Amino acid sequence: MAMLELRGVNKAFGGLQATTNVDLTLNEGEIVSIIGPNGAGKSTLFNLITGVYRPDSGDIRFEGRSIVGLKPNQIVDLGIARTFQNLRLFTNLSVLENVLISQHHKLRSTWLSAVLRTPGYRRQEREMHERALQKLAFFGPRLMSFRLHQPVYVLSYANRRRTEMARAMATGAKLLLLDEPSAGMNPKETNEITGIIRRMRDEGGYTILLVEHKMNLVGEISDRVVVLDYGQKIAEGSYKEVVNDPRVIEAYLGKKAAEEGKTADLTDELHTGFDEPSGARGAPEGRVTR
Ligand SMILES: Nc1ncnc2c1ncn2[C@@H]1O[C@H](COP(=O)(O)OP(=O)(O)OP(=O)(O)O)[C@@H](O)[C@H]1O
Repeated sequence: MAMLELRGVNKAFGGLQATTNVDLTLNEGEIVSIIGPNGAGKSTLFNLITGVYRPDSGDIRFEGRSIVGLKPNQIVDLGIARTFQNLRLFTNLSVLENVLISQHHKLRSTWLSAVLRTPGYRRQEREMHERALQKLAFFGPRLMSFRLHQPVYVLSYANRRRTEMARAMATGAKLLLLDEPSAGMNPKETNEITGIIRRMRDEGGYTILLVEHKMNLVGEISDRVVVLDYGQKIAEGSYKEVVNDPRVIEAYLGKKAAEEGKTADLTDELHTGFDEPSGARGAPEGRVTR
């Protein structure tokens, strides 16, 4: 049975069809990347899976059960956690506190047991603390050193991203949705985060769906790559298959490039295509529903 399954998922905003009939399957232990030019619907898909948006039609199943209509916190409870393109951390709290807070939904206590600090309450606190450190340890001294107790507002952008990933892991999730995990990272840091994502799967046992613009990261770790364009899935396969797919080349580089048979490895050019400002291409015919 697939861990996550999307069938015919549609979502429109006013007259704009943000996702059209999207099918997606994710098996346990896979790392799958979603790529596509700006405005292709990648973040919308994450928002649909995590219950921020409800699909207009279609079904989303997690471990065999439909999660359509569940609230985001209920979806976290089932085992799906995410990071955000624009980070959502409590900047006045420390790295450790941010990761501890993400486990609060699991705390089984009453107001009285918290005030009295009963043995049961303290045991749960200890377990949460251990789990937080275990997840933060994936990032090594970047977060585990003196940084553990630093408020998030003093951290670099890259360290904030790492903290968000540790926070998602600590929720107790089995499936992690990572939205541009390497954004704001230099090539050395990107290389490092690529290795960490692989370890999250291999050692942490997580299944991972990621949206990413850096093609070297996508090529390096993806078992499968799904390409969206104007809300539709236009290709799916290995990294090599999709970057050589004429529909993908056309989506990024235009019809001319596709006709010229530019089917070599497009890593650099694809990356350039991603740097277009959001919405730069305008809406194609057929996407606007009214
Ligand atoms: N809440 C919203 N209200 C109206 N339109 C939206 C909303 N969210 C997304 N859209 C539109 O839906 C389309 C898909 O947006 P989405 O953010 O999912 O794309 P994306 O692939 O994540 O883009 P990027 O790579 O720039 O982050 C865009 O045209 C966007 O403007």
